[in-house]
Amino acid sequence: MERSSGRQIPVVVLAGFLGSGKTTLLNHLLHHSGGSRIGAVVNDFGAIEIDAMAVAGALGDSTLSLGNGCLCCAVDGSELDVYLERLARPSAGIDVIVIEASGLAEPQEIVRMVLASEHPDIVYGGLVEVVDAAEFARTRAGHPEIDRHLGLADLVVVNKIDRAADAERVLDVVRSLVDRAAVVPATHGRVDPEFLFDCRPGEERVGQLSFDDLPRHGPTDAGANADEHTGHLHAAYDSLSFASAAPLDPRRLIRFLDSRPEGLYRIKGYIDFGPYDTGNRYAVHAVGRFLRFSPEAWPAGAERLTQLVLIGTGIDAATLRKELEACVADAPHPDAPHPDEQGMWGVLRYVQEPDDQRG
Ligand SMILES: Nc1nc2c(ncn2[C@@H]2O[C@H](COP(=O)(O)OP(=O)(O)OP(=O)(O)O)[C@@H](O)[C@H]2O)c(=O)[nH]1
Repeated sequence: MERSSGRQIPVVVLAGFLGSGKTTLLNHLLHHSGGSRIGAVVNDFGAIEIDAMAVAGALGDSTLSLGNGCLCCAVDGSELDVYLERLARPSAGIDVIVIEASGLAEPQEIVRMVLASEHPDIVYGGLVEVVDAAEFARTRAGHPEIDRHLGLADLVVVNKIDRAADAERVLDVVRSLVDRAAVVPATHGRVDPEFLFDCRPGEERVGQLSFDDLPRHGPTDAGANADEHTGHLHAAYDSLSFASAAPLDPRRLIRFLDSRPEGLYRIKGYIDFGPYDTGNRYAVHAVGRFLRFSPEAWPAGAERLTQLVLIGTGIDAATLRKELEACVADAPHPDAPHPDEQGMWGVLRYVQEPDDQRG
């Protein structure tokens, strides 16, 4: 058992449905931490760790990735404990830890794991739920569990206010669902970090969840059966990871994306369009029917790869994989002319002005 260094490091759990803006919010915090050093644990649902790649400083030692599957499905919290221990080492100099849960995680399971941590310097720092204001009604209709998640939160960030047709109504509904949480509207996850770092228990914060308050949901007891996860959000979802060393053809990819099946709710990753843009990779995000590409310079030394994670319900992974394979560009003929400019037009329709993205 670790000896206490006498410091208290709050661990904040950042949860919210697929694509609601958790990674965007985490990046905002990392850039606006006001001198606090934030350690991040990122839990990806898919086998390729797209979120970890998207988090600023992912290559540093203060961001750890717990990939491939919901953390809430771990039978006990020992894996998480190892990560928390690494971040809580005095030499890491970390003041606060944020765990970004996968978009399909059961937040109370992760809260429970943090509360169960035996590390003497770790204290539970609260549950932050991110809501996509533009998709809220649809998400709730499909996933009534969301109401329960909001009821457990200490802070709800109602994000994507810029895209919500009826933001006030969404805020009212969220307020009616929370128990004790503060409800904060936001765009691109821009919230005052103080909101999060203040969510600390152990300082008589009224209403903070305690271990006993948490409804039992799923197996965290040793020996429990994995089938008990059927009530979890992710039970109905499948994910597919796709990687290609050969560049994708932009026209083929747009055709694929424009005809993507209804159940394919979330796509995220990075695309290499090879000769169509040799300087940039294209981050892609689809959330519901929303689609966005963001060109960004290839990081120095990065392998030129396309890496995608697709998450959906009722999707046919084998067919989607074949369709993606068909998006790979044909090997160029040595005498082939330079790629035509128009090839990228379909992609550029979905590129947002950088001004709108600034966090
Ligand atoms: N218009 C708009 N887009 C946003 C906002 N916040 C995030 N986005 C975009 O929404 C998409 C998903 O954001 P992420 O931060 O990756 O969402 P996430 O919750 O981490 O996604 P998962 O890990 O897949 O659950 C990205 O394209 C973001 O740029 C916002 O306030 N407004």
